[in-house]
Amino acid sequence: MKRPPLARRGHRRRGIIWRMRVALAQVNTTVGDIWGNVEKLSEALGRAVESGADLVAFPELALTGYPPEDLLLRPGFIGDNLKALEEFRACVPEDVVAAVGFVDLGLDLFNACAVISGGEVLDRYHKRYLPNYGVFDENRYFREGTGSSLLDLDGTLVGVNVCEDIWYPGGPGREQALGGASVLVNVSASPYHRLKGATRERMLSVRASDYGCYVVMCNLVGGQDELVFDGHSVVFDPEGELVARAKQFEEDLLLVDIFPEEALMRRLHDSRPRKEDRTGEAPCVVSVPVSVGKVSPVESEEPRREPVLPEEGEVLAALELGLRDYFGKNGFTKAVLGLSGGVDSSLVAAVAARALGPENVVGVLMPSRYTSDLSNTDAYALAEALGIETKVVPIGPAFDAYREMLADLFAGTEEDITEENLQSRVRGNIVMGLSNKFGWIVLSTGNKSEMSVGYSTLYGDMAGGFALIRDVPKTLVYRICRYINSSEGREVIPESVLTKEPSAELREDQRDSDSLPPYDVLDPILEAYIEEDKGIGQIVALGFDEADVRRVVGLVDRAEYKRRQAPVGIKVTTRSFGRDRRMPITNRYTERERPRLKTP
Ligand SMILES: Nc1ncnc2c1ncn2[C@@H]1O[C@H](COP(=O)(O)OP(=O)(O)OC[C@H]2O[C@@H]([n+]3cccc(C(=O)O)c3)[C@H](O)[C@@H]2O)[C@@H](O)[C@H]1O
Ligand SMILES: Nc1ncnc2c1ncn2[C@@H]1O[C@H](COP(=O)(O)OP(=O)(O)OP(=O)(O)O)[C@@H](O)[C@H]1O
Ligand SMILES: NC(=O)CC[C@H](N)C(=O)O
Repeated sequence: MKRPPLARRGHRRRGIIWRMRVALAQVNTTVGDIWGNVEKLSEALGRAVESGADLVAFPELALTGYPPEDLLLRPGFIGDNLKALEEFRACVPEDVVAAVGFVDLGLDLFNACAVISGGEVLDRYHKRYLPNYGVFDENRYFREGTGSSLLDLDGTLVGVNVCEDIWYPGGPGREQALGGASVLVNVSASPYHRLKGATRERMLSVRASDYGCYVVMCNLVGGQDELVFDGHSVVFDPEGELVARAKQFEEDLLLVDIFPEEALMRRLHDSRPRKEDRTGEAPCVVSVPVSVGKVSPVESEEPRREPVLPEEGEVLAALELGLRDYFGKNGFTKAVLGLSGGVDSSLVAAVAARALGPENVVGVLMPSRYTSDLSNTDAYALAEALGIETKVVPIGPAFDAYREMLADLFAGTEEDITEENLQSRVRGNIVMGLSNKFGWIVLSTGNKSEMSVGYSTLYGDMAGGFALIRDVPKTLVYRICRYINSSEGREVIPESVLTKEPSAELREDQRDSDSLPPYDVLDPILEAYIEEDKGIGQIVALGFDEADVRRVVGLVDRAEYKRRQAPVGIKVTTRSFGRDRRMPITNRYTERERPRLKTP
């Protein structure tokens, strides 16, 4: 039988127990809004203190927001963040310890965590493992820290470290655990991609059970350009069992009572750490001159464990939060998009209505001679279900005018993709016109499958301010639409949108499948090539047709120039385009037979 988590066992077993009340202040900070962030942190601190917290953890770089990128090259920015630390320090009362991320300046710049109590900064921990892969660029700005410390809170040792530090089994957490830590506090800014929360939980559980101590991970929440931080802060006990979990994709203040003595119990019963090599640097002990913890009869509440959303729900929540924060943090209120009656614009409209409120979303129907009646019916049905406003601007007159204007120049040529793209560009112009006139931001609707193979028109359907689903593969677009319908218990996205064959409707009887393999073939090839960097041979070995694979790979490589011009959108896969995948545009690499070299 599975044993109940330690915190609960301790709670039931003992009348008198030493407990530490930990608060995980999962706040939504804004990059650069240093003073707004401090206000938010002190407000959360106040609530934590009122709730009897002994130790309050905030996210990584909570004062500056994460990632501050090249703002870190400005002395004024660093100085303001240090001034903000001074302000915040003064808010921390005597019987509480706060761990808050900030930028420290000494002989160099450090990604740091301040440990504060009674108005004093007692320790400044410098992050040791600076991530410099994927979306991270921390070596560009920071020097890695050396050494670590342990806070002595009434005899209980607590180690503080920062995000990436805990991802390494041999990192500072190990040093701190071997030095006797009962609790590790990790302040994080760990961005979301699909199912990342589960990966993170597995890793933290292993750290807690291997180190034999509590692991408290407080993560950032909120959207920052293409990144979404999912919150999902957690506490694991020394057996690696989940004690508590905060909300995903929302601000939260998670209060958890932990029982440091359980770490000692674990250490007495698990002799593995005794065999560990301790020749590394021992953490220095910083005593905290405050009395924390309660020795009175425990009145602990059952720790809160928020449920985890299913994959489609998670991605939907990430899109909503990312869009809402992009709008809120950049001062937009209203969005406009072309509503075609297709699945992509339907999903974008549905997410926008949920994130911004239906009154802040305008759908523009821009029919052409190729637009079917069903497309118009579907677009209206969707708009009605969402409660969003619609406008109609037929594109025929502008398209005809363009053709007439170009007639002499195009004389003697066949109609081709040029005319298709012109229609898309007329639509792009219309939505951008509405954007300029009314201050609405244009949501472009291309999904990851299209962005991958370049199946979209530059300055046409790629025009816009935010490409919400540019990292959502088409097959996942369908799954999320179905999830919305089933979770809302009604047909928000009309069934016919989900069952009809995808078409760009830029010429007679056009189907996406004329140009591309079916999406259930295309998407796994793209995932293997883009997310896993598999080669053509490896992808073919997965069971795909070689001609399909070669074609798709060629399209992906050739479309790099297009993606560089695409608006920003939200990362939801393990490898999004943009800062996460940096491919040369000028690129002649292809997998092929080794040529025979001429020998002299
Ligand atoms: N390496 C490079 N660096 C810089 N520029 C480069 C380039 N290679 C081509 N170009 C330029 O790019 C131009 C081609 O790009 P572009 O004008 O976008 O057009 P293009 O990629 O040729 O065509 C767009 C495709 O997307 C499809 N589409 C359009 C709209 C919506 C949908 C949908 O279903 O959602 C699909 C459409 O049916 C067509 O197959 C070339 O004329 C050339 O000027
Ligand atoms: N008739 C139309 N009215 C309004 N907008 C349109 C129309 N046709 C295309 N668009 C806009 O251009 C985008 C690209 O649409 P298109 O139909 O070419 O391809 P798609 O990728 O299948 O998108 P969707 O699934 O939304 O139709 C649409 O998402 C929409 O924003
Ligand atoms: N900010 C960080 O150090 C994040 C790195 C970490 N490995 C993550 O992806 O969550």
